[in-house]
Amino acid sequence: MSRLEVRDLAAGYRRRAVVSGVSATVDTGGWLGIIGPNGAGKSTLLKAIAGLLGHSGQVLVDDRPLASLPRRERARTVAYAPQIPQLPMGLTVTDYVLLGRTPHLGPLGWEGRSDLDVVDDLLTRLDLTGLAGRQLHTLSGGERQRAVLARALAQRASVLLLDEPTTGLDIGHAQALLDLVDELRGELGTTVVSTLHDLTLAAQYAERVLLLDDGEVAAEGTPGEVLTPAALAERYTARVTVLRAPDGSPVIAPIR
Ligand SMILES: Nc1ncnc2c1ncn2[C@@H]1O[C@H](COP(=O)(O)OP(=O)(O)OP(=O)(O)O)[C@@H](O)[C@H]1O
Repeated sequence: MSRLEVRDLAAGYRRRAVVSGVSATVDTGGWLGIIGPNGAGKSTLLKAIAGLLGHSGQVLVDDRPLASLPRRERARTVAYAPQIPQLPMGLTVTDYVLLGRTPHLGPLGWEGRSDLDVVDDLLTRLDLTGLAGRQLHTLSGGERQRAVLARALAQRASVLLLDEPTTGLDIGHAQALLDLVDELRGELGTTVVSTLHDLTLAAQYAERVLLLDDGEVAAEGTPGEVLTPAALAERYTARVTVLRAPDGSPVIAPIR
């Protein structure tokens, strides 16, 4: 079980409020996509949920305040992949992804066969096997992004917070990543909250979307309910038409 509940959350920087009055619930195995224009507060909201930014209001996992959990348990409960990660120097891809297993290691800190299997599986599924021995700083932008996501997924936390996970990924790698996250929901009941700029991908993978505008919830619902041309014109100042994919999900197409 890993039901995430955010109650009346407000957060910001140096007394400047950026997000306020945000409430949302994501059931176990659910996927909430946070969308909104640049500067709306999406990353700020995700950092606050992750417990990395001071905030008021509550973040509960299965009715327990996340902030009250001991550090190790918190790391097994929530994993966060930032939009702009700080990468440690001098690590190979394998060693970096293995860091994600830290909350699961025994008292001596040795990784076991199961930890190595989790890492191997992620390297394969994110097309990183051929790069496993490479130093992080030698990777391309998209390769580095996949390594960062692999580390977060290796944590096998019950709640996964992903900030723009497809940034820098080509369409094939973006789909492979989102498919993998979707499979983890099915296999492990992982609860997912992700920001996504690509509204079509958001509509295809997230069951519900929360549209943030100027730090407040402008709309919340299924992608079909929220992603209307009128709402996108109002909130993004964008000219778009909404088509339908074969599965009926909205395809957001820009028009000149
Ligand atoms: N560390 C910081 N210190 C001060 N202000 C910040 C900081 N980080 C973000 N902000 C400001 O907070 C507001 C929200 O930023 P945030 O990164 O949460 O937006 P976002 O919706 O994720 O934007 P984008 O789509 O451009 O990634 C912006 O006005 C931004 O300039």
